[in-house]
Amino acid sequence: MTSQIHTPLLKVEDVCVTFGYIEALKDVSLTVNSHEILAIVGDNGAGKSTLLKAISGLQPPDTGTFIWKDNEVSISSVKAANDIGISATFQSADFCDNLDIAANIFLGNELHTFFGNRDDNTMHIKSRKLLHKLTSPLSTYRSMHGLSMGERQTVSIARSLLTNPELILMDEPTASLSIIQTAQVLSYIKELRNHGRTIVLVCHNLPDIFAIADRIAVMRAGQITAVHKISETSYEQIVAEIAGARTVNEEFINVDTMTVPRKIINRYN
Ligand SMILES: Nc1ncnc2c1ncn2[C@@H]1O[C@H](COP(=O)(O)OP(=O)(O)OP(=O)(O)O)[C@@H](O)[C@H]1O
Repeated sequence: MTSQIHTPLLKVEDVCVTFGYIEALKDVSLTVNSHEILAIVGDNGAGKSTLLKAISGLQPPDTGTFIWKDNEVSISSVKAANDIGISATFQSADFCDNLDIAANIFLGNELHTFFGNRDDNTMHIKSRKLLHKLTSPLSTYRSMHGLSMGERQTVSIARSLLTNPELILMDEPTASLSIIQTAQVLSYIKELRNHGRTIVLVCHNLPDIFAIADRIAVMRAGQITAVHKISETSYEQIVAEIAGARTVNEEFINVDTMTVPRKIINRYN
């Protein structure tokens, strides 16, 4: 990490997204700093995915402003986001299982030769370079069919690098992965940050977040309710804030190794 970590890369200001009568995002403001891993946490339905979609151009906000490197920008589509330098990977990444990894990395962005044929050779070379950036040993000739969840996630991350983004948004990058696969994907994410990228990730797994993130933003009912440096907070504080406890000391109970506010336990009893 460098001193650049404190330079704002993207400022999200007063962003609102509604779906009919549902206010998914209510005046959300958040600063993303260069070269950081910023984790967004919150209970189901808190608005995390909608926030990522708004920044990625998938769900342009009803109102609000985006400031990219001190300039106001419009993120009205995925292409507009890509052109600025923002790319995203979502949990439900679409792949064609009958094609190989290189074809899937370039899906929708296929390269062509001077004569108009699909340029498989260059696509393989470039795909290999992208996977190499992640230190992944995957062969670009392997079919997507049969890849493990972790390998698919790796391809998804590689695909997000295609536009050479400065900011990469990741929705649940370690969901459904084994312990080993999770460790691998977390190490890829750190690798990206160490090479100057900025990562915003939505994740439910606090140990994963505490292992790699620099800061953590807590969402609740469509709003950002707290932002902390990881070094200045704790699991207990974050769990309490996700649950909406007023203080960290508000009635806790230990469930195995996890500390959970009693009112959450009561909800399920
Ligand atoms: N396309 C949509 N149409 C209608 N409502 C939506 C849509 N997308 C999201 N919502 C609603 O907006 C709110 C925020 O949803 P969002 O998916 O952003 O939450 P989340 O924090 O990512 O939740 P989870 O952790 O369960 O994925 C929820 O009430 C959700 O039902």
